[in-house]
Amino acid sequence: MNVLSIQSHVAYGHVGNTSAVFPMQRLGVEVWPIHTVQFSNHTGYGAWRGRVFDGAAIEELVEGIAERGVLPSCDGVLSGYMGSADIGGAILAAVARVRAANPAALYCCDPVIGDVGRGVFVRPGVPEFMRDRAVPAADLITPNQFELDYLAGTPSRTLADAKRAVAAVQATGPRVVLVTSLHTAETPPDSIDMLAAEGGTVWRLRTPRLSLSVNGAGDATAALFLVHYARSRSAGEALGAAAASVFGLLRRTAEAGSREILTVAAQDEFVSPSRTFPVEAV
Ligand SMILES: Nc1ncnc2c1ncn2[C@@H]1O[C@H](COP(=O)(O)OP(=O)(O)O)[C@@H](O)[C@H]1O
Ligand SMILES: Cc1ncc(COP(=O)(O)O)c(C=O)c1O
Ligand SMILES: [Mg+2]
Repeated sequence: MNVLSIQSHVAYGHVGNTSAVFPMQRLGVEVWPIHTVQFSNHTGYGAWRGRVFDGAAIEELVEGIAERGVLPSCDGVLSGYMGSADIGGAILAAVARVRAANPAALYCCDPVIGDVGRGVFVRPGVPEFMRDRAVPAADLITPNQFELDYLAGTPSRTLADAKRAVAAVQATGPRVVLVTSLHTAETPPDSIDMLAAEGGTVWRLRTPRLSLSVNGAGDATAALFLVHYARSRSAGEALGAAAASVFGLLRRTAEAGSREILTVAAQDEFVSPSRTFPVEAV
C-alpha cells in the first residue's frame, strides 16, 4: 500500500507527518510525505521557528512524483493541518490527480480546525475551506468533537446529537466519519468515546481517559484509521484497531510523563496493541 501524506513536519517531537508517517510505515505502508510546514516544534509550546510552504511548493512535489509514473499505485491521500486555504487548494488538486490515475484511491481528510478549550486555532479561511471544499471531497474524515460541531453547525451534547451531526456531515460527501475525543451526556467523566460511521451504521468505542494533554494524537489516529480501513473496508474494525494503538501510545506517554507522544518508544503498539476495546453498534 502507498499513501501520499500531506501534513506538517516538525524537527523535534511528533505532530503532523512526524506523528503519522512512522506508524503507517510500521504497518508496512510506503508513505510519500509532503510537508505543508517545517517547524522546529509544534505550536502548542507557544513558540516555534520555521517556514510555512505555499500551494505551489506542494504542487511542485506532486508533479515530481507524477513524473516518476507512480500515481497509479497511490492507494490513498491523507491530509491534516493546513497552514492556509491556498495550501488546501493544492491538496485537493493532488487528490484529483491521484484519483485520475487510480479511481480506487481513498482521500482521508483530518479537518484540523480547533479543539474544545482552544477554540479555532487555524488561520482565517481554513475552517470554511474544510467545511465547503475539503470535507465534501473526502471519502473519510476524522474530526474531533469541536470540529464535528463546526462542520455540522450544531452542538453534539448527547449521543443522538452526535449521530445526527455525523449524518449531516456525511450528506455533504464523506461516507466514513471517525469522531475523536467525543464526550457526551452518556460518556462517564473518566472515559473518552470515539464514533465511527459508515453509511447509516454507527459504532462506538470507549477508553479510559488518561491524565495527559498532548499534541499529535489526532494525526496518529487519522493515519492508523485510514490504513486499517483501506485494508478491512470496515469502519468498525478500523475504529477498534486505531483506538487500541493510540491508547497504548498515550498510556506509555503518560507513564513516562512525556510532553511529546512516544511514537518511537511505543512503536510496538502500532502492530500489536497491548490492550483492545470492544466496538459496539449504537
Ligand atoms: N487524555 C486522553 N486519554 C485517553 N485517550 C486520549 C486522550 N487524549 C486523546 N486521546 C485519544 O486520542 C484520540 C485523538 O485525540 P484528539 O485529541 O481527539 O485528536 P485531535 O488532536 O484531532 O483533537 C482520541 O480520540 C482518543 O482516543
Ligand atoms: C504544526 C502542527 N501540526 C499539526 C498539529 C495537530 O496536532 P493534533 O494531532 O494534536 O491535532 C499541531 C498541533 O499543535 C501543530 O502545531
Ligand atoms: Mg485533530
